[in-house]
Amino acid sequence: MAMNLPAGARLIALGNDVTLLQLDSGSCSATLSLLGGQLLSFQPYGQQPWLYMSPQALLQAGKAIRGGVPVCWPWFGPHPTDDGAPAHGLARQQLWTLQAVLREGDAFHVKLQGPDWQGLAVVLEYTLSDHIDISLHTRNDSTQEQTFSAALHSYLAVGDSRRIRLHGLEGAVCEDKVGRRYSRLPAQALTLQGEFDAIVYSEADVLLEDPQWQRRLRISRSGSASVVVWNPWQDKAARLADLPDTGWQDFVCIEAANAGEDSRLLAAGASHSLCCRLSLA
Ligand SMILES: O=P(O)(O)OC[C@H]1O[C@H](O)[C@H](O)[C@@H](O)[C@@H]1O
Repeated sequence: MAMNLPAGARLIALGNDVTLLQLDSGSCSATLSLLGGQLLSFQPYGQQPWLYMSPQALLQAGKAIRGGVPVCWPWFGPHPTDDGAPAHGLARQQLWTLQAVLREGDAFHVKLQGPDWQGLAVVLEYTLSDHIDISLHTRNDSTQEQTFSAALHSYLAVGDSRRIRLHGLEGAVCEDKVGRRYSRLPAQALTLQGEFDAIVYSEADVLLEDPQWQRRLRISRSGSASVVVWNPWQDKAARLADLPDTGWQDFVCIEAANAGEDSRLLAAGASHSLCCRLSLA
């Protein structure tokens, strides 16, 4: 791949079709994988990492990478009609094409083109500086309207998932996938006390308060009226081969989404952008 890379950026071929883009601006470091087009790590110098990566993650074409920010597209969760199709769509298991890497001061801008699906085209844009911006652009190049769903499935690293508090989603309606019902989140900040898996219908910013690491991360979104909150807890984590048994204590997933009832219908020729910003609060 002949591409001029700016200072602080380099490509590392791991074999098995896996190529990583490593970025280091002097004030933060980040790694992106062309497999899945996904961010694997992000760390401003002197801070704890912002993203969790499972030490047992598989980096192998055709598999999803457990950690960072997997990109679920063009469907979130199981395929609506095809049981044999992979969970969370095709994008996270396939190779993306690197289109541009630019540097502006301490900020890197990266653009990747993903696999087409039934006439839907997908592009990802990242800005990595003292914060993370991710934009997932979907365009319907077909001649018919199409429905799709998506999520930017951030595994946010925390000191201890049993002690975190999530603010901003108080009282929101959610589709609770553990209890298999619709309900409302509590009127107070959300704490996790067991397996948690819900599509929460809200456009509000989420503030992740981590008392252990004394850090507050803000997750803000546009083009997204749903956010998925997930932690597998002990029993489910033990069933996930690519996650250590205690790995669930080290992250919470807060996913900017177009999921469930927030799936989107795109007219022929129309586009949609799902955007997420992670920043210190
Ligand atoms: O194991 P994966 O296919 O990566 O999915 C991991 C998790 O992703 C989302 O957060 C879903 O809401 C969960 O139901 C699912 O278990």
